[in-house]
Amino acid sequence: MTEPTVSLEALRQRIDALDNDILRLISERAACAQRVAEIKTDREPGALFYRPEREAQVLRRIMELNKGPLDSEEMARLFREIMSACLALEQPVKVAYLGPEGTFTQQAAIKHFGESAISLPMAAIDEVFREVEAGAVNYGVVPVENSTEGVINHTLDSFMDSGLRICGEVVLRIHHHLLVAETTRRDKVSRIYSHPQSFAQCRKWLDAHFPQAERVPVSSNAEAARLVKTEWHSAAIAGDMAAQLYGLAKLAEKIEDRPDNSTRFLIIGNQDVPISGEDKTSLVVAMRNQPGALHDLLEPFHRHQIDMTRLETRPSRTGVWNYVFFIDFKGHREEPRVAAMLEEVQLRAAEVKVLGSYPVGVL
Ligand SMILES: C=C(O[C@@H]1C=C(C(=O)O)C=C[C@H]1O)C(=O)O
Repeated sequence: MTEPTVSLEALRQRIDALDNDILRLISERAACAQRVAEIKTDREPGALFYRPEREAQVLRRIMELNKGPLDSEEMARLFREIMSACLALEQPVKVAYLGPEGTFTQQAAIKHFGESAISLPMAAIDEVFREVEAGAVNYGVVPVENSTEGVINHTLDSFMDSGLRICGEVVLRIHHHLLVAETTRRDKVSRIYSHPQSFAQCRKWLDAHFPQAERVPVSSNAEAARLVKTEWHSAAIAGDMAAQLYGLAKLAEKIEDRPDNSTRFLIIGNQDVPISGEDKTSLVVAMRNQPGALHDLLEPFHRHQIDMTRLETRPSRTGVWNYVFFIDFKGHREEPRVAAMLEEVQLRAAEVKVLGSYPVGVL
């Protein structure tokens, strides 16, 4: 009986000693980050300290080096928070996101920038763009596509009128839950609130389990959660953040029809991000309405062996050009192969706007 007690004691002493080391090392790291910030300010007063490409490299390196027992994503999340805290020491990043509080977009903002960033909810996607354009915040976070429901047109359209650049991307696994106020019974639920996208992502589950309940679309799933807080016959479809924020109970967990349901968010800002080593580029291209236009546009991608990850068509809003294409591909605009391809596309298209080259989402 005494053996395990002794070794437990010894292990706790070892953990205390390790914590001392971790504490000292994190403090040393923070002091280094402070020095980096001083050098940046000396070089350029008012410089932005946040470097998306450097942060992506730090996280990728940690994931490569990690040997367990913690899995690499978990380890990267810990380092994400250390970097976030180091950066906040000098200049907390201010981020506007599509609100209200408790939305998946807020969750994406925290996943990307860490808990030490200051995040501010906006009522609409164009407001997020406007806040960044006005310089009231450093970055914005907006959803751009969902694996089940497809593209979020409003975000694409906002880019057409904006001079902002894409500085990063973050992909979030979306888990929806059926949430109710503490006292609500399952058999009393006659109405379900959610955002139309979330209804679409849970359609089959709802048809099977709540075919009779009225489905009421609202502006966000956080708003849905807020509404059911005081309604004993209603439920909301929303995520963990909204459940926590409003203290709701889960009647059913992970009710999304597809287990791999995920949403991609873009980080928008004013920065041209240098090469990180694993990057993506986004473009808007306007083509004249003539036979073979799409083929002409795609041919240089094929010839330079550039991996296109997304192609969306939107009606042009200016009326001058008939088609507008949104294209994502792997590579950075400063890589020679990509630069050569872009030059050719520029010759063939009526207009090309590079929305940004940015690190592929790490977490
Ligand atoms: C320390 C730096 O500045 C910031 C903080 C970082 C960090 O804590 O590792 C990384 C990139 C920047 O966002 C840097 O540029 O190296």
